[in-house]
Order: sequence, then C-alpha cells, then structure tokens
Amino acid sequence: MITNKKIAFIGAGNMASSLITGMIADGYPAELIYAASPTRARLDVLAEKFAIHTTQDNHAAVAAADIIILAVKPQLMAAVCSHLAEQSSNYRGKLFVSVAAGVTVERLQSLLADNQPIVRSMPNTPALVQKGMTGLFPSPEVSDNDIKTIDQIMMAVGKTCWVDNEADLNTIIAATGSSPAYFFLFMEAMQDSIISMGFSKQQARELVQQAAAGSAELVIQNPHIDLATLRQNVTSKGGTTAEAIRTFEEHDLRGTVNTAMQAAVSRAEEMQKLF
Ligand SMILES: NC(=O)C1=CN([C@@H]2O[C@H](COP(=O)(O)OP(=O)(O)OC[C@H]3O[C@@H](n4cnc5c(N)ncnc54)[C@H](O)[C@@H]3O)[C@@H](O)[C@H]2O)C=CC1
Ligand SMILES: O=C(O)[C@@H]1CCC=N1
Repeated sequence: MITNKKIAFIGAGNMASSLITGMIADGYPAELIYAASPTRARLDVLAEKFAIHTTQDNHAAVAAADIIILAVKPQLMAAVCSHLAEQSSNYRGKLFVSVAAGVTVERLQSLLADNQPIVRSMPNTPALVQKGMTGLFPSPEVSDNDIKTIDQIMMAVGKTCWVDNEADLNTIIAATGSSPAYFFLFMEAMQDSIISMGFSKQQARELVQQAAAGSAELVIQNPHIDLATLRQNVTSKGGTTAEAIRTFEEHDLRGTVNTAMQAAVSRAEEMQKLF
C-alpha cells in the first residue's frame, strides 16, 4: 500500500467516509488524509474518529494534496469544480479522481481544465469494511504510475475493475455502485416477512444477515461452481425451497432485476446530460 501520497476528499459524506474508513483500516496514515466539506458535522466525526485533517475550505484541501477525490453529489459537481478552477494553480500536475455517478471525464475536464488528468471511478459503500468493488476509467492524460497508485488505494478497500470504455462505468454503477441497496432491499423484505411470522426485528435480522453472509461466502469460496448449481444444491425436489423459488420465478424476479438494472444505467446516461 502506497503511504506517501496526500489525499484530499472534497465532500465528506457516505462515500468519502466509507473510503476513508476502509483506507485507515488498511493502514493508510491518517496524517496523509484531508477531508473538506462546507459543514463541520461530518468533518468532526471523521476528525474525532481517525485524526485526519479536516477543513471547510476546498482550496486548502486541494493545495495540501497530491490526489484529489471529488466525492460530492453529481448535481453539485459543476459548482464545486468551477470554484476549484478559480485557483487552478493549486492543482496543476495533480491527479483528480471522481466518484460521482453520471459525470463524464469530458465534463470534469471542461470544468477543471482541459487535459487535467482524471480517473473516473465508481466505488461502493462496502469499502467501509474493505469489501468494496470499484470500477475505474482513466483519462488519456493519466500516467501508468498514477493508474498503479489509484489501483493500490482502491484495492486497500476491496477490489478494482478497470474499463477501457467509459460507458462501461454505467454498467458498473448498476452492477456494484447501486447494488448494495438491492441486496439490502431483499434482506429488508425477508426481515419483514419473518417479523410477520412472529419473530422480533432483532431475531429476524440475525437470521437474514447470517444466511446472506453465509451464502455470499459460499459463492466466494466456490468460484468453479455456477450460481445456478449453488441454488439447485439448496432446492430439494418437491421441497420447501422449490416452492419459494417457483414463486419468485412466477413473479418474474429475473425480469424485474434486469429492468431495475437497466433503469439504473438509463438514469446514469440521463445524468450525464444533466450534470
Ligand atoms: N453512496 C453511495 O453508495 C455511492 C455514492 N457515489 C457517489 O459519491 C458521491 C457522493 O455521494 P454520497 O457520499 O452518497 O453523498 P453525501 O450526501 O453523503 O455526501 C456528499 C458530501 O458532499 C458535501 N458537500 C456538499 N457541498 C459541498 C461543497 N461545496 N464542497 C465540498 N463538499 C460539499 C456534503 O457536506 C456531504 O458531506 C456522489 O457523486 C455519488 O454519485 C458513488 C458510489 C456509491
Ligand atoms: O444512487 C446513486 O446515484 C449513487 C451512485 C451509486 C450509488 N449511489
């Protein structure tokens, strides 16, 4: 893990906090991490927990860092980048990484400066527990060394997937950026069902989370076994699982999942026009 690069997060919300927490858990020195946000609340939590540098001044964070991670909402990106560009001498020669959905490299470069080296990325919040998955796309100006550095940083909080085609990042948004929420929704629905059968909320959560963690671990530890086979291994002929699976299939769970993931991609494409 590279430990000599100073990293500034512009924005200190869910995604920045997840990355910072995961990086620190991996041993990244807190004194090399800066976080900037207009309000103190999130900054204070991070400063107290990890003793990173915090500031309400985006320019100061950029000036202090080698790598700047843009972690504000997509709709704020134009305002934040235009403000940073007022002091572009602060970041000449430095590397930007955007985590925003639906903001293209071309758009970011037009806001910051043409030819500004930028890596566009799509991480996810499991980075918080170092189980993240980050999709990455470099602008042509990004050096091989910088690619290695960003890969090491993101590998500290999970796994990475570099794409050659920027449009593929929108698929990664649907596949891994947004998908923790799909799994949480499925788990919520199961929890609600278990509660309706008489268990407490806590018991229901314990049952659901252990089954989810165990299933994910089975998938991870058996890369040579198809997901369909793992499913079939649970599904006894004429048994209980078969009835549940038949019900899901009858209600077109696969079609619903596909439509939902296409909707995420379409929204990312739409956002690229808006922001
Ligand atoms: N939450 C998630 O699961 C994921 C989010 N992302 C991307 O991460 C970005 C941030 O999302 P979240 O962290 O979820 O949002 P959030 O709302 O939790 O955090 C945004 C942060 O930006 C700060 N902020 C607002 N105005 C600012 C300004 N002018 N200068 C500096 N900071 C400012 C806010 O104080 C807040 O801390 C978005 O672009 C999103 O597309 C990407 C992957 C996953
Ligand atoms: O919902 C969003 O737009 C962001 C990007 C992926 C996860 N959260």
